[in-house]
Amino acid sequence: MSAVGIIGAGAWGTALAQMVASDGTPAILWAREAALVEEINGRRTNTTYLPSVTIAKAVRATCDMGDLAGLSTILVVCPAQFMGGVLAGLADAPRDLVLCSKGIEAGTGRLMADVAAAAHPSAQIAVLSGPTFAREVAMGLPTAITLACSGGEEQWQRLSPVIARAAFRPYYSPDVVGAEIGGAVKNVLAIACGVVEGLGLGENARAALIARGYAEMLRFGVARGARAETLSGLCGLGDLILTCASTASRNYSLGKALGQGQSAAQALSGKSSVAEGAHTAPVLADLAHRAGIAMPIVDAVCRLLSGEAPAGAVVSDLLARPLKAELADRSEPGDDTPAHGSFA
Ligand SMILES: NC(=O)C1=CN([C@@H]2O[C@H](COP(=O)(O)OP(=O)(O)OC[C@H]3O[C@@H](n4cnc5c(N)ncnc54)[C@H](O)[C@@H]3O)[C@@H](O)[C@H]2O)C=CC1
Ligand SMILES: O=C(CO)COP(=O)(O)O
Repeated sequence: MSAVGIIGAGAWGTALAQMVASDGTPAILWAREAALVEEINGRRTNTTYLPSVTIAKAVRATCDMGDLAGLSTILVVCPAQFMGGVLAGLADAPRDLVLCSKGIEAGTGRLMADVAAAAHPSAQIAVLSGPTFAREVAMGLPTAITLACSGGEEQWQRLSPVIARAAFRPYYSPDVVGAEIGGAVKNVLAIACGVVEGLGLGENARAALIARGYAEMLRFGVARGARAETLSGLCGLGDLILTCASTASRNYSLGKALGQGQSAAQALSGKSSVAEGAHTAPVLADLAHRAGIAMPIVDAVCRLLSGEAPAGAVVSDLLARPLKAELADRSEPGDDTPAHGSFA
């Protein structure tokens, strides 16, 4: 069995290594923290990022990216803002780089596939994204996920056996942009849904936010070339449903703390884990404004994160917006994008 490389030993990288190793395939897990490498190889635990999981023997951790040289497939699982820097440390490009991070690069507005292609133009890019809490995957619970392949069906034929396991089921998509936008936008919307819980606004309000947030995801995604069907699948709506309803989501938990009156700095202080939505929200809002795409929920999350207004005021402003048609947002002030599909 050919070994698979995984870059990033946070919760998701560790869970993916565990998934890869679940049929005995060797998984080489690169971590930036030397102490974590020792812990994984010695005690078979990752108490910082994925506590209470016993890591399979077929997972070998390393601090040396040189150990990934010659591998055909590498999964990249560092936080989105570090993707460019981390990939610069990878000397040899593999045939397939599978991107598992969810976010948009601040400062440049690049999606992860663009970041990775710039770092390793010879690698073929795929995006693995969907409703996948790391702990459940590490426990071997049934999970389905989108595997979007820039190399189309040929890449899918090559990669799907490397990634599929009995309880881990990838579904093919040719739509890399759609898979990326679904994962990046849902993190921001999960913060908004957490705010609803933090403020005690009720289940109706949360359902409304999910549906209207999904309309924002569609508007932005379709304007950027994503297919609406991709966004209605695992990597869009599927992930939105998962992370907009559970404090197991770091983004949802951040939103809940904001709704309860904490500042973003307070809610994030001392945390070793990443809440990607906090980094994606400002760059996403900026991209949307420049393109004339209305994303009022994303804007509201930005105002909250920056401390511009307290949660109660942000929600009042959302509720005070002019009444409008549900099925087409062409009447949105500043939205001159064409309507795509009945919900857009
Ligand atoms: N945890 C989950 O359930 C899932 C996470 N993801 C995505 O996977 C990506 C990684 O998230 P997690 O594994 O959950 O991370 P985590 O929150 O468990 O751990 C933080 C990670 O950031 C790394 N890090 C911190 N500072 C760094 C630096 N300066 N340079 C490079 N790396 C640095 C740490 O080494 C660690 O790997 C994110 O984009 C997240 O959205 C996707 C699906 C599920
Ligand atoms: O992306 C995830 C599950 O699909 C994990 O969500 P959080 O990063 O909000 O914990």
